[in-house]
Amino acid sequence: MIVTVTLNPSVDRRICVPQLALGRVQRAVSAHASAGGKGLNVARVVRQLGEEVAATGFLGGRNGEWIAKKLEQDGISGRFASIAGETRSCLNLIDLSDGSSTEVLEPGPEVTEEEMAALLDRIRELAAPETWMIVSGSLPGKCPPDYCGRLVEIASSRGARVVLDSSGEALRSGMLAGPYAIKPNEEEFLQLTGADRFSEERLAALADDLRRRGVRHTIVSLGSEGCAAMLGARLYRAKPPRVKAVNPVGSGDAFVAGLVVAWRRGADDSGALRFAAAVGAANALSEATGDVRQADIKALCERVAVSRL
Ligand SMILES: Nc1ncnc2c1ncn2[C@@H]1O[C@H](COP(=O)(O)OP(=O)(O)O)[C@@H](O)[C@H]1O
Ligand SMILES: O=P(O)(O)OC[C@H]1O[C@](O)(COP(=O)(O)O)[C@@H](O)[C@@H]1O
Repeated sequence: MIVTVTLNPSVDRRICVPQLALGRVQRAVSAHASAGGKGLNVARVVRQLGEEVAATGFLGGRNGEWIAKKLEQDGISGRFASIAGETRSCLNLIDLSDGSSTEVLEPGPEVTEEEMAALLDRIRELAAPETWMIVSGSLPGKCPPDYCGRLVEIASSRGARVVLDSSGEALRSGMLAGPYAIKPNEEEFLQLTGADRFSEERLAALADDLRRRGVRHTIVSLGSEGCAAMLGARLYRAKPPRVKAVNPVGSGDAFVAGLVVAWRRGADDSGALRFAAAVGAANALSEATGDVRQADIKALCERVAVSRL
């Protein structure tokens, strides 16, 4: 089973304006809402790729109810811990003049000790040797960063293969608990290593260190450049064809969904990276966040260049 963990879900609002002008009143051309926060984007793409998926995390208030309904419509099984606080919403402003996207991410609600304990119980129920557990996104409100580490540790100790896609202290704490794989993007990788630019040498050094702590694979996504990955001790690059992005938000989530689905189906290293890079690029081609079309994936897959370095 594939399970996604979204500690800080969000009602993602996507608003298109003809040309973004800060400090001015402007009228939107279109507005949409989707069930977001990284893990829920992953869950939706996993479902679109034809696999069963369960979603867990914290959910509360009106936004939480709205998200639960959306997930049900999309055939995603909700296994959330309820919270008293209100689930956040996040804004993605798309400037139609140049296609750029500006995101404003709310911090998210406070969660209590009892609510945190209830979610760890859910993780215990869901984590098993046949489980692929994807832990994505930020921590809500004042949730302590080491919570992510505790969660990864519980899931891993029950035999689940945990794939971690987070940032800042949550990534650091989760990473030290020895997940199966991590997938930072370039910015997160630079924060993690203190480097001022990406290099394969830095990636190899980080991955070697992490392998000693039990992290088998380290994959860095690099936007339109694709990704660099240390799968075990082997270094790869995968580069999708350049596409004209319509909305790149959620491409990292789509990439993770593709990677886990490919791994679960038994793909080899280059097959898994090829598929993940194509699914990430397919998301950038769709206006919706965390949304891919089979035809795009098929066409892109054939054009992803994978090399072993
Ligand atoms: N403009 C683009 N053209 C082609 N592929 C893209 C583009 N943007 C993203 N992708 C694909 O999506 C993956 C994840 O994108 P990235 O921007 O690195 O993630 P994140 O959303 O986490 O920042 C990339 O590895 C790549 O395969
Ligand atoms: O949990 P975080 O890190 O605050 O991120 C939340 C936001 O990230 C997104 O999932 C997009 O993430 P990516 O573009 O990195 O895949 C939005 O949909 C969401 O609102």
